Amino acid sequence: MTSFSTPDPYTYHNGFNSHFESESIPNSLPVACNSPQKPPLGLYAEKLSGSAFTAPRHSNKQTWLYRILPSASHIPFTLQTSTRSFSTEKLTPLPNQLRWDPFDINKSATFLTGLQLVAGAGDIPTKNGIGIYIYSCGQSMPETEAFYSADGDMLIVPQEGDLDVRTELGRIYVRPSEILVIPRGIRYNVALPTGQARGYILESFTPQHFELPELGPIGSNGLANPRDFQIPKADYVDSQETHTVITKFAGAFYEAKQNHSPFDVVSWHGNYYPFKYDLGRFNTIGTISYDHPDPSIFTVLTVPSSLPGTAIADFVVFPPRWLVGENTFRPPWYHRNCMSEFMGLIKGGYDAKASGFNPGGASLHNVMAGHGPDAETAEKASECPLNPAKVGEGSLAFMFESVFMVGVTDWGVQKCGKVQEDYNVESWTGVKRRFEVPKKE
Ligand SMILES: O=C(O)Cc1cc(O)ccc1O
Ligand SMILES: [Fe+2]
Repeated sequence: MTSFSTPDPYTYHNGFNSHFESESIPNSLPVACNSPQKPPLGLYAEKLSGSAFTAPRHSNKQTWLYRILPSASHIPFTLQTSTRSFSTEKLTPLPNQLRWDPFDINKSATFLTGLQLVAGAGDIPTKNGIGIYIYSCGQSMPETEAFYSADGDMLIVPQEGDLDVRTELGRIYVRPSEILVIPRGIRYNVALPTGQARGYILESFTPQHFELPELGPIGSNGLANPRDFQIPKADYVDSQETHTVITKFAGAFYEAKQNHSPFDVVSWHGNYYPFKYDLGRFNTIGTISYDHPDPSIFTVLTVPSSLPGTAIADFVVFPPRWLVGENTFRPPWYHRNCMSEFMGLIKGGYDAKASGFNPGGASLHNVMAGHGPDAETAEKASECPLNPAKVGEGSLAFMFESVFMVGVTDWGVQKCGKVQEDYNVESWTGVKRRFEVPKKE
């Protein structure tokens, strides 16, 4: 478990994918029916579907909300005047390895106004693809503002600063080393209790959601365990002030006014909800004999595609761990992957890179881009004694790995001003030749 410097002020329900009942006022949930003629306390029943009505039971997701007014009670949405658009139409897929210095923190922005699309793939209206974002901000969102993405489920990875998140289903507090998943459609507001904040977001545009990976021969425990996922408890706001609901809809931003709080859900029951997870609880598994295993052993959550074993996106972490492999080149091998690999660093360093990959920065190794340890790391790892060694102490790197060829935005290549022009040259052109043809007798 991570030891955090700020305490979490909230309590949670525990258990990935479980059905929960949550009441902020006792007896505010109807018993044995979802939509009675008169729900308790004069509330309105509203169903929030996270899957098609007819999805198989194991993947069917929905939550019944009991709220002061239905979400439909608002003035129509209008396109926001800012020209910001996060559609995937203008992305440029690049074959070169890319690396970014830590992204600047936009202190005058909120979580929402400071959001930037770096890379992505696919097509939002047909629900196919991913978006990769950086958020950076120094201001809390106004209390009367709520955001939801109609485009997909967002996995938020804080790198700096805590986020105090009010969601329709209750409040969640997340700190660097924890992650937060907000499924499609759920409204939320982000306050910054510790000041400026920065982090990464992976959005999946698919109808599939983030799931725990199969454990196969690992057995019934290991990696991220279901009980460690924390779900907010119902907590409502009763206000008749004017509120603004902002949506990202097919990459464009729209807003609508309403005279009630979007957070007026008094109670709920179901299995479609936001959740958080402390990455320090990850049960890391590795070799105890030889060779470097595939990084799939570090998968926290996966969004499966319809092709078995092939992810729309995996969220993978590289926690502190013991390396004991005998006769083994211990860092990641040199490789080319049919999947794309976007990496970020929450803290510390990463064992495949001696320098240049820093907290708050990122790298992208696209489909079939050759990569692996930089020259210095490779040299050391080929020569060092193979005693048991702890790597990654105080560090936390992660990867969004995707079946998609990922394109980069103008902001990602140009405007952010953080691309390291000589990443490739500095990392790998110094890798030494070692080849020796055997001498003829
Ligand atoms: O490229 C990377 O650094 C990520 C990675 C790590 C690892 O241990 C094996 C394969 C892999 O792509
Ligand atoms: Fe890799």
